[in-house]
Order: sequence, then C-alpha cells, then structure tokens
Amino acid sequence: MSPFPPSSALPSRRARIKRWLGGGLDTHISLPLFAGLLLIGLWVLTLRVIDADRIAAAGAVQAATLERVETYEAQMARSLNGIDQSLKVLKYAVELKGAAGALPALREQGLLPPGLVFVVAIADREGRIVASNPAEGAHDISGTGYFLYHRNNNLGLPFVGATVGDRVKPEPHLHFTRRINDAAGAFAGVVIVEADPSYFTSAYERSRDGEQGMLGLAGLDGQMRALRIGDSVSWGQRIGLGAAGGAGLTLHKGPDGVARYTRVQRLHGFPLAIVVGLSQEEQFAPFNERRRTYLAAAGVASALLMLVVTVISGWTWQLAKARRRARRAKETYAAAFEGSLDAFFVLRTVRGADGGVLDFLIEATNSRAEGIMGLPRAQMEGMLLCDMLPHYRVNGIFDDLALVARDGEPREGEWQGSARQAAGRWLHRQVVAVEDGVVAIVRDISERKQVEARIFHLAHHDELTGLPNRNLMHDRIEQAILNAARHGNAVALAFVDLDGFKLVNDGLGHKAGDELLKVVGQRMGACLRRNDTLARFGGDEFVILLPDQGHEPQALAPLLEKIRLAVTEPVEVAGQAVQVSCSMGVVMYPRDGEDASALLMNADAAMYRAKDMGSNNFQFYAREMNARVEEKLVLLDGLRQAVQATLDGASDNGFRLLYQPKVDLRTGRLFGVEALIRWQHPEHGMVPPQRFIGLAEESGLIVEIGEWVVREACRQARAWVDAGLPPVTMSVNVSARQFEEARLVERIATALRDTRLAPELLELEVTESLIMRDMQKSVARMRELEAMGVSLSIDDFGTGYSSLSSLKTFPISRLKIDKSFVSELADNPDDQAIAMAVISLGHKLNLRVIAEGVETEQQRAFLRENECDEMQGYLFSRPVGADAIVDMLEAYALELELATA
Ligand SMILES: Nc1nc2c(ncn2[C@@H]2O[C@@H]3COP(=O)(O)O[C@H]4[C@@H](O)[C@H](n5cnc6c(=O)[nH]c(N)nc65)O[C@@H]4COP(=O)(O)O[C@H]3[C@H]2O)c(=O)[nH]1
Repeated sequence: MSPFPPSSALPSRRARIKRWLGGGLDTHISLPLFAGLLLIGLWVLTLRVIDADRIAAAGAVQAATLERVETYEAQMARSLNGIDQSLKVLKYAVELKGAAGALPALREQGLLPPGLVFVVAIADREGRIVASNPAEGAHDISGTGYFLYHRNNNLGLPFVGATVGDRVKPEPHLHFTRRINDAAGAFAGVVIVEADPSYFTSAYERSRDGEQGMLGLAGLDGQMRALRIGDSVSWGQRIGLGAAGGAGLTLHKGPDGVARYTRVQRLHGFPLAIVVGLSQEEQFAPFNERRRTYLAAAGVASALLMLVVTVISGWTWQLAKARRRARRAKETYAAAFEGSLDAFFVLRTVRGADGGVLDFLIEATNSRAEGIMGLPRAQMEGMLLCDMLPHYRVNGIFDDLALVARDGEPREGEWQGSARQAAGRWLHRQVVAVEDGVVAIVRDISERKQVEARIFHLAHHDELTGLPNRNLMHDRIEQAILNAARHGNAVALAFVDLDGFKLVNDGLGHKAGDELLKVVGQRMGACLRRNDTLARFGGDEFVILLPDQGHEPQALAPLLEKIRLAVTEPVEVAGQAVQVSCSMGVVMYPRDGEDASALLMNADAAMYRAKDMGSNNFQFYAREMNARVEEKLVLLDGLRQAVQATLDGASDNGFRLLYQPKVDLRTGRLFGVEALIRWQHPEHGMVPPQRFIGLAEESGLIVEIGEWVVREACRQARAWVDAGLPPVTMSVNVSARQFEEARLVERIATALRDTRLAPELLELEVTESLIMRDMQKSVARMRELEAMGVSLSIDDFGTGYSSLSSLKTFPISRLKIDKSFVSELADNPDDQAIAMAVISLGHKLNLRVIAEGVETEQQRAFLRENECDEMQGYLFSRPVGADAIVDMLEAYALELELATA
C-alpha cells in the first residue's frame, strides 16, 4: 500500500468536527460512561433492596414485640389471676374462719400458694400481721400504702403495692392485697400475698428477647414493680405510661441508655401494665448484617467493574492514541506530500512472472508533480511510468528505480529533463523503497544549477571584462603544461601591463578606466586563437596563454606585435579619445619555468624589463631579469636606512635638497626655487629621485620623506630670509600618497610654525592626475592649504585629463607646462600648440604659467613671445645647492642696487 494518502485524505473542517464528535464513541470514553451508568443502577438497586429489607426488618420487630406482649400479657394475666384468686380465697377464709383459722384451713385444703414463691399474710384492722405462711413474726403494717388504701377504700378491687425492701424483709418484694370486711361491711383488715418481683419477669426468654430485651411490670402510678433487662432484674423506675401508653410501638431509650422498640399494655382487672422492649440493635442485627453483605457485594462488584473498565479503557485509550498518532502522521504526511516543493511519485512495482521489474504503476502524485510533468494528476495516476515517459528506459532512470525496488537501498541522481514541461530543466531525484514499490522525490534544481554556474563563473572569471581570472588561468596553464609535456610542445605565456592606464583611471575616473580595460581586453582577445586564453589578473594586468607552440620564442613576435598595436589604437571613453600602450613580458615552457607559478613570476619580471625599456614593447624572459626584483628589495632597504639616517642627521647617507631657480620671463628676476630631492647614497653617490620616489610611494615611505622635505625646504627659505636676501617662493613637490595622507595639512602647518616661515613663501606642486584621483576630496584639501596662505601649482600640466570646468574649481595660482612639451618647442608644431593653449588657458583663469625644462634660447624666445610668465630650466640653472642660490640672490640684489643707484 502507498504510505502516502491521496490528497482527499486531508481533513476538512467538517470532517474534523465529525471526528471530534465521533471521538465520544471511542471505547475508552463510552465504556466508562456505560460503566458509570451501570454503577449507578447497581447502587440504586442495592440501596432499594436494603431499604426494603430494612422495612421488612422493622415489620418483623413490630410483629415480634406484639407477639411478646401478647405472650407476656397472657402469662401475667395467668399469674396475677392466680394471685388474686389466692387473695380472694384467703379473704373468704378469714371472713369465714377468722384470721387465726383461715390459714390452717386453707393449708388443709391445699389452697395456699407455694410458700417458696409467695408469702401469704393476714393483717387485722389495726394493721398487725396476725397470721402468715410461711410464718413470719408479727409486725405492724398500718403505715403501708396498701393498708391505708384498703382502710380508706372499699371498692372490692385488689391493690398492688410498690416493690420495696424494708426492715422486716430487706429483699425486694411487692404486695398484692385485698380488703377484709366484717359482717357489717366495715374494714376488718387486709389479706396479703407477697411476691418476689423477679417472679413477674421470669417469662424473659433470651432466645426471643435477646441479650438486651426488656420485660417489666409497671403500676398505673408509673412505677415499675419489676423490670428485667437481660439478666438483671430491678424495680422502682418511673415510666411515663402516658407517653409509652397505648398499643403503639415506640422507640425509647431505656434506663440503661439502650434504644428499644417498646410496647406497653394495660392489664385487665389490675392497676398494672406490662412493658415489653426489644433492643433496636439486636432486632436489626440480622438486617444490618445483610445490609453489610449487600453493600460489600455491591462494593466488590463496583470495584471489579471499575477495574475491568479501567483496564479495557486504558487499553482502548492506548489504541486510540496510537490510532490518532497514526492518523496525525498520515495527515502530516499528506500535507507535506501535497504542500511540498518537491514532486512526489508513488510508484507500485509491476513485476513479470520471473519476479523481475517490468514497469511502475503511478499510484499517487502531488500538485508539484503536475507542474513538472505538465499533466493533470488524475491522468497520471493509474498510468504506467514507461508509457508516460518511454525514454526513461534508455536514459537510465528506469534502471535506477528498478535497482531501488530490488535492493531497497535509496539512490539519487540529477538529470536534465527532456519531456514536456520539464524539458531543458535540471532535476534531482531521490528514490526510496517502500512496500511494493518506490517513491521518487523529484526537485527542480534548475535555479540552483544556474547559481552554481554563476558562482563557478564568478570564481573563475573577472567580473568586469568577463575574461578568465587568475584561478582559471592557473588551471589552464597547468593543463597546457601537461599537454605540452605529453606532446613535446612548448607553451608561451605573456604578462601584459598597460602603460598610461593610471592616468586615464585617475584623470577620467574609474568608469572610464573600466571601459578602457574592457575595450583593450576585447582587442587583445580578437588577436588570439580559440584555444588561447586571455585572463585579467586585476588592475591593468592581463595574461595571455598560448598553448601548443614551437620551441622558438621569436616565432611569437608577429602575434605579440599585433597585440601591441591593437592596444595602442586610440579608445573613445568618457567622450574623449585616449591612448594607452602595453608592456609585455613573455616566457616559454619548458625553457623559462616548470610550473604555472614560476612561469608567471618570470613573465612578470620580463614585463618589468619591457617597462624599463621605455614601455610599449615586449621582452622575452632572460634569467638576469629576476635580478631587478632583488635590486628593488635592496633599494627599499637602503631607502629605509636613508630615512633613518636623514632624521638622525648622518652625513654619509641620507637625503639632500637641491634648489632650481624659477625666473620671471619678462624681467629675468629670480622669484622662486623648486626644492628637488637627492639621495646621497654611501656607495652609489647621488641617486636621482626618479630612481627612488616611485618605490618610496609604493612602500609608503614617501610620507616621512615628504615631511622631511617640507621641513627642510621651509627651514632653508627662512634661513635666506634671515640672511637678508630678497624673499623667494619655495616650491615643494607633493606626491599622491603624501597628499592623501590625513595629517598633511597639520604637518605643513607645524613645519611653517616651527620654521617661522611666512606661508606665502611656500608653494606646493601637485600633479593633475593626483587631483583627479578623488577630485572633491583633493579640492577640499587644497582649500584648507589655501586658507593657511600656502599657494598651489599644478605640475606637469597637459599630461593628464583634467577638464577646463574642473580646473576652474581648483584653488591654484600657477600652471606648469610639462617639460615634455617644452623640449621640442622649437620644431614641433603640436607641442607649440599645446604650450600656447596652456598659456592662454592659464591666463583666462587668471593663473601664472611657468614652463619647465627650458634649455635653449629658442624655447625661451618662443615662450616669451607667447606671453608665458615664468620659466625654469637648465638654460638659467640646473638644480643647485643652497649656497649657490645665496650667490645668485646676492648677485641679483647687487644688480638691483646698481640699477637703482
Ligand atoms: N631635461 C631637463 N630636465 C630639467 C630641466 N630643468 C629641470 N629639470 C628637471 O626636471 C625635473 C623637474 O621636476 P619635476 O617635474 O617636479 O619632477 C620631479 C618630481 O616629480 C620628483 N621629485 C623631485 N624631488 C621631489 C620631492 O622632494 N618630492 C617628490 N614627491 N617628488 C620629487 O622627481 C622628479 C624628477 O626630479 P629631478 O630629477 O630633480 O628633475 C627635475 C629637474 O632637475 C631642463 O632644462 N632639462
């Protein structure tokens, strides 16, 4: 069976409510409910049975009491009638024979009651006992209640006295008496039958009255004559005959505190009543016993029922829980199945007679599968896979599925779809085995593939030009080396660096620089074959890989020349035609290196050689070229030492300043000098700045060197002022790194303050390209310097790309025509045009214009004719030491004096 439910298995709201209601019918809920009802029924029944039993028990008590009363009454009636009979017989005998003869006569006739039980006595009218049986001593009873009663009443009724114990007879006894009348009917005495009270309670039967039963004889005066409770007999208690009277059965607490069902019955013919009481506890004992049994039975039944129900409910609850978990899991799977971004195909294996997999039946799919396949789900479900996608039999996917169905091991793979919607898209499949089939989870990974391809491209290509980058080039070189080694060929590698790129980049901005790089890249690429590689290594560095070459380097010359010329073609960027060239260093494998790193390093060295040779050419690598790198390191080390030595004031090593005069072209007046640095090297003598300024700039040492130059120049200018010489402007060159250094303004202010030089006598020379690197920042800095009173001039004007509009915003006072335009001024009309344009431009902007590198009279004449303001050059003076300037200024001062004299 499919582990995934069809989409219809997703629960709707109604279904959920129905399920919730249906949950009430679950055994673990309904069974306890039913059991609860059963328990209620059981207990109602039990209580009803108990109640009925209790009523029956009460009835039985009533019947038992009645029966006891009747029995007792009959017994008492018999006993009392017997006593009364004896009284009557005695009375007649006394009345016939007199008190003395009565007893003997009766004894004779056997009419005397037994002496053991009764005492029979006769009292005369004075209350003296005159005869008795058994014989008792004569004693007076005239004060007794019964004697007084009979003396005063002649009703013909017997009298029953209270039970007493007296002086004559301390044992309890009671008297039954009758009046004796004489012949005239007057009172003549009393006949007495005296009885033991226990005689009247001897009817007590333990088997019927119980241990706590009560049997008693009470006078109508409410006083007990005899009362037996259990084994004890007592008398004298008072009993409310009114309350207990009548024939009704009442529940009373006896004198011993025991509750009894009590019945009182008056005796006919005697002023007596009998009292019968049966203990409630004893009478209800059997009922209570049965009730306990009922309750115990119901309790046990309830407990058993609850136990059974608990066990069954617990068990069914566990089952329901498991079912619920399974259902939730199924719903979760269904939701995941349907909502998944992956396409699911639940496939049932279709097997042949031999058990081999013939095909797969599509059992279930989800909406994503519809999207990928471009078929409605209803159509797909029930189809055979290979009917739907016959090419799966040949592209290996069917085999893959069959393997999973056979081995049960999951498999995954990627492939490019070729059918329907999926055509051309990259898909990933994960196939897992399920009972009787497999599930294929298919994901569209086209976007991931694109991203991967993009990342791969980015990782291996230069973003700007789209050319391979250093990484890819490295691989290609290694590949080319392997091929060449196998086939005995050579590989050529050219390191290309653009000449003048920096000028364009700094002067026209990075965008222009980027544009230039792209165009140059395309041009170089156009010169190459398909299997050659052109890569950009960053900045203006390119590398060309030429595999499958012969071993003769010179054979490459035509191609290299072609590349060189292609690069030199002018390029239109930022609305301006610019021209760059390139310097190339070329190496050959295996001649110049064994691996990519060695080849690249040597090609770099050869490229530097080409630069040294004046740029715009190519050089084949020669072993000596590496010496240049070492030379550079040595130079850098020496430069560091020179900086230290200069600051320490050492005389054999360090920097010196020479000063080249600047003169007014019209008057010939020496108005300023330019400070030019020299390195007094302990071994190489005087080293010109061209040799070390670049390296100082590269290494950052220029900041310290520049600071020293400014301080030294200011110090010198102030010394001349202090010497009383005519004031001259001191010009100092400021390089790019120095200009951009955050503390430049502060350093210059400190130098001026420390040397006490007037700021107006200091001029800083900056190049056009330096300003253009970050024009806004440069202008802001120039304004700070201007605010301090320091003036600024633009050096090498004409070699950069500053526009007229930007030039207007620079706070400068002077333009310097570069000496490259001056050198051929006499013969080159282009240079003449440039010089004239610069002069006119400068004047339009109210700037002074100075020409540098003036060596000949013709140049001076041309400049003067074209109204150039100032000049500097060997024609007037080479850069010289401070003393020579002093001489010049003194001579000039003398000349001036003579002229004015
Ligand atoms: N052929 C010829 N050359 C002439 C003539 N008149 C002057 N020169 C040379 O032209 C260069 C003028 O200086 P620059 O253009 O600022 O070019 C300077 C300047 O860019 C740089 N430099 C010199 N001193 C310093 C310095 O203190 N700091 C910085 N940052 N750069 C400096 O080094 C460059 C070269 O300086 P130097 O070798 O002293 O070369 C100096 C000077 O000796 C002439 O009539 N004919």
